[in-house]
Amino acid sequence: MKNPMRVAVTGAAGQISYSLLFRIASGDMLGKDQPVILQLLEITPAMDALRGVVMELEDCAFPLVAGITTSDKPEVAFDKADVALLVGARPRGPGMERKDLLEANAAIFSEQGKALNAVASRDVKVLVVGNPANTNSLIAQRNAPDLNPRNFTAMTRLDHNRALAQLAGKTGASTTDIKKMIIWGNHSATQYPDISQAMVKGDAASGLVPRDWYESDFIPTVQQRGAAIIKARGASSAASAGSSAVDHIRDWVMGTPDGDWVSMAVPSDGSYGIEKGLIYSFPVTCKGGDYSIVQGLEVDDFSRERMQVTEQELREERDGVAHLLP
Ligand SMILES: NC(=O)C1=CN([C@@H]2O[C@H](COP(=O)(O)OP(=O)(O)OC[C@H]3O[C@@H](n4cnc5c(N)ncnc54)[C@H](O)[C@@H]3O)[C@@H](O)[C@H]2O)C=CC1
Ligand SMILES: O=C([O-])CC(=O)C(=O)O
Repeated sequence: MKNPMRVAVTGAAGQISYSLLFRIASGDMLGKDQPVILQLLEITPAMDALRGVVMELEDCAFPLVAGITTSDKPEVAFDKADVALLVGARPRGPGMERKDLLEANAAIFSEQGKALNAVASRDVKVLVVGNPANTNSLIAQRNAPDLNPRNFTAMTRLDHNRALAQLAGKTGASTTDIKKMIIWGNHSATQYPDISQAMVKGDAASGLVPRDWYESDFIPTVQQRGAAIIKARGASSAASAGSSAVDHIRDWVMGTPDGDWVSMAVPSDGSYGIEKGLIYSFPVTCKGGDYSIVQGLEVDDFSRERMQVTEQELREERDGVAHLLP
């Protein structure tokens, strides 16, 4: 039996966690042979609700759950954490952009970055889900100077999966037939879902769909999918977000398949001319618990322009929270 891994989850009594925790506990994220200790963080007024979630986790009798702790203190929840899923933050409502949440949510991530710095495993893998995810991840990273900055990431896997689903629907393929999808940039309406490298059953996707559909339907649909779900459901996407968080961590820890890649928002190393340090979504491959940005892709003028628009938005978000970036 493997030693248990410690998985910290914030916002553990919220919507996303209500799906995510059960997927982690069943082994979907770290493997069916990997025991987990769940270390759950909530704000004080939500501790009762969290107690209810823990009762349900217990009632599932998941064989892989080696322990569950709850706390309203980040230094307790992050203690020796191997994986930290930072989900807890206010969601947006109708008519809001995700960056409208920056003021409400940014302080959470500076506090949690400091706590991770103090008590988490030195190899902790951090995924920020709470919006605006990229900039919140930057805030946490900059407040954790003793941790490897590369270990701070943000979630664009939901956008990646949404793009796979749209292209699969249009081409009559299944999502597993599609390789090499890319989401560039911010998890926001400026993100650039790019099919220029994508293959459907071995054929270039760009040759299978009309250019007009790609530019006027596919790109805006993926960019606006979060808002469409809020409009339809009256609440932001939760189960699909939880599922994509499982995908993000699973692939980071266990690796991506040969011949394919995934999208992760990671600290830019200057690849593709994107300003170093911004938490920007790139195509990445994962191996041995580490990720690498895919190099050498050709970028045409159409793509370059869109990659720069979303980069500029991330710069503006960063500059707006300069007071939280030591
Ligand atoms: N990156 C992505 O693709 C996606 C991100 N999101 C974002 O995820 C976040 C959470 O969404 P939901 O679960 O639907 O919201 P929710 O409101 O149902 O749950 C959030 C939970 O976080 C808790 N919380 C607030 N401040 C906290 C703190 N300082 N420490 C610990 N817990 C705290 C709240 O008490 C609440 O239980 C939102 O910001 C949402 O916009 C949602 C979907 C996709
Ligand atoms: O749209 C929202 O506010 C929630 C979210 O991030 C998404 O569904 O992609």
